[in-house]
Amino acid sequence: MIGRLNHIAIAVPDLAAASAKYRDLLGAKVGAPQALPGHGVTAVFVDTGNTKVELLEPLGELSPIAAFLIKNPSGGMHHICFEVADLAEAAAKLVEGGARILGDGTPRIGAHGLPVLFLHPKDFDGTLIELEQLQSP
Ligand SMILES: CC[C@H](C(=O)O)C(=O)SCCNC(=O)CCNC(=O)[C@H](O)C(C)(C)COP(=O)(O)OP(=O)(O)OC[C@H]1O[C@@H](n2cnc3c(N)ncnc32)[C@H](O)[C@@H]1OP(=O)(O)O
Ligand SMILES: [Co+2]
Repeated sequence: MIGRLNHIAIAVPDLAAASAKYRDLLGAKVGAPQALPGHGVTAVFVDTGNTKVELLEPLGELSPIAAFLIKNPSGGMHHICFEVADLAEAAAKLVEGGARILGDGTPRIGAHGLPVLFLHPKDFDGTLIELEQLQSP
C-alpha cells in the first residue's frame, strides 16, 4: 500500500534559522517558505534528491504542532509522509485494520496540492504518519 517516502518533517522553533542551517551548513537545496494557514504551519521543503525534509514552524494560534514544540522546545522529528496510489482505498483498509485517522477522516489538500491524511501516532509506535495521494498519472 505505502509507496515512496515523500518527506520527513521536523518541527522547528525558528524556520528561518533552520532553513539557513540546511542551506548554508548542510549545503542543501532549500525551497521558499510556504504559509499553510489551513494547516496552522509555515513549511520549507529541503530537496535531498531521494526524498524531502519538511521544516515546519507553527502559524497562528491553533497550530497542531504548537503542543509538540512546547514538549520539544528545540524542535524534533514530527512526522513521516508516505505516498499512496489511492488514498481513499488506503484509508478504508487502515480503518478496517483498526487504525485511527486524525480529524474528521476526510482528506485535506496538503503542501503539494495533493490530498493528505494523518494517522494517529499511538497506532504506529509513537510515529505520526501522513499519507499523500500520488499525483494522478
Ligand atoms: C498537510 C500540510 C503539510 C504537508 O506535509 O502537506 C503538513 O505535514 S502539516 C503538519 C501539521 N499538521 C499535523 O500534524 C496534523 C496532524 N496532527 C495532529 O492532529 C496533532 O498534531 C496530533 C493529534 C497528532 C497531536 O496533537 P497534540 O499534540 O495537540 O495532542 P496530544 O498532546 O494530546 O498528543 C496525543 C499523544 O500523541 C503524542 N504526539 C503528539 N504529536 C506527536 C508526533 N508528532 N509524533 C508522535 N507522537 C505525537 C503526544 O505526545 C501524546 O502522547 P502521550 O503519550 O499521550 O503524551
Ligand atoms: Co507533512
